Amino acid sequence: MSKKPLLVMAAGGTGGHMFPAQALAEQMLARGWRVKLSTDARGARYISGFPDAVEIEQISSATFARGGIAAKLLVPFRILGGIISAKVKMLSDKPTVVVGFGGYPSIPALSAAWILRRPRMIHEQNGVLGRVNQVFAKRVDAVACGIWPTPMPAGVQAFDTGNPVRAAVLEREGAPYIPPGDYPMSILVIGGSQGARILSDVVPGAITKLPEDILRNIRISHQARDEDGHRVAEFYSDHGIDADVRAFFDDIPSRMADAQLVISRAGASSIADISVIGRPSILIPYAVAAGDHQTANARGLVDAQAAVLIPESKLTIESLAENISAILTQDKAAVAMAAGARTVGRPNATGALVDMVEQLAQKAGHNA
Ligand SMILES: CC(=O)N[C@H]1[C@@H](OP(=O)(O)OP(=O)(O)OC[C@H]2O[C@@H](n3ccc(=O)[nH]c3=O)[C@H](O)[C@@H]2O)O[C@H](CO)[C@@H](O)[C@@H]1O
Repeated sequence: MSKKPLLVMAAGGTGGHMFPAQALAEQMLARGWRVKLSTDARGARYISGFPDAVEIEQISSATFARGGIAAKLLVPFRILGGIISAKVKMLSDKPTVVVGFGGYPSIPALSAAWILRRPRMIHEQNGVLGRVNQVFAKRVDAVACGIWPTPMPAGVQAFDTGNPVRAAVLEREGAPYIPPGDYPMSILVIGGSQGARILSDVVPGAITKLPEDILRNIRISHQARDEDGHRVAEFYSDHGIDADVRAFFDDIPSRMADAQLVISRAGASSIADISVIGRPSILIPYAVAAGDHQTANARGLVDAQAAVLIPESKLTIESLAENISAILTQDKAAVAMAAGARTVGRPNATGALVDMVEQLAQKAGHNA
């Protein structure tokens, strides 16, 4: 009996790196692969949705983005320690393929794979190559992109796979859209995997400015950061608005399918989910995201006239209320937006990524 091929995935930091890894794991297991995930403490918060068969390996976090000077000075040593321990593990595991999803937690596994010449690739979720992926783009066998085209360093050929979405999102692919009308309507408000303060500051006020006939029919699902949740819930309740406020919804796919409108940051997986399920959206890209990548991520939906983009600098209670009201009072236009979103959706992204992994394995002489 031949040994199962082994995929090692390296992802962590934010949900944005973890959800595409989860989607890939789901399908690689179904293809008979063993799957290991190397992640940090922040990534570990998102492993509950991963299939049980995925073997989890927690590595110590290392990032220059947070912490004091002392912590930052330690980062190179932590990374070096991580690379050495990844190399030791890789010498015995001999992974068939290693895939990095970007961010600092992908450095140890990708570096070890590079040193040991194991087949390796990266997946970039955003329309701008992240810092870690920039370093590895020339040191891997293949580069997959979630947004197309994403500018690459000279000499790097990339492949357009799209951004993988989880199985629970695929189950709602093309779920019928109920246009806005004189009946209960839902608005879903999401700020990426960690919530966004600006949405808690502006959305509730904008909702109260909606015309009375919309207001009496509206139900809000609002993801707010832990520290903002109480005031947001209290505001909605003081204004008699039916709202469910939580730090994280585990059932986003069904809430999104039920929504007449999604108000969201433009993180890669949020955009991918909105596109595959197909819902009208108002997008507020995170202004300080590296290389303004959230604006690049939003481009596809905006070009398909499926989304309205409001830059943070233009976001006011009034501008948001106007845009919400315009979408919820024009049912035909809302239906066209939902259909436009679907044209951008990439339900086969995970399959394309799986094919890349298996081609890499075959090229390296492993008959997966
Ligand atoms: C602030 C920041 O730097 N964000 C980055 C982070 O995204 P971030 O981690 O914020 O998240 P994404 O938007 O990529 O993905 C969020 C995922 O969480 C889901 N969700 C959200 C809220 C909730 O309550 N429940 C739930 O399940 C969404 O449906 C989506 O699938 O990594 C992404 C991929 O590199 C980048 O594009 C983002 O710019």
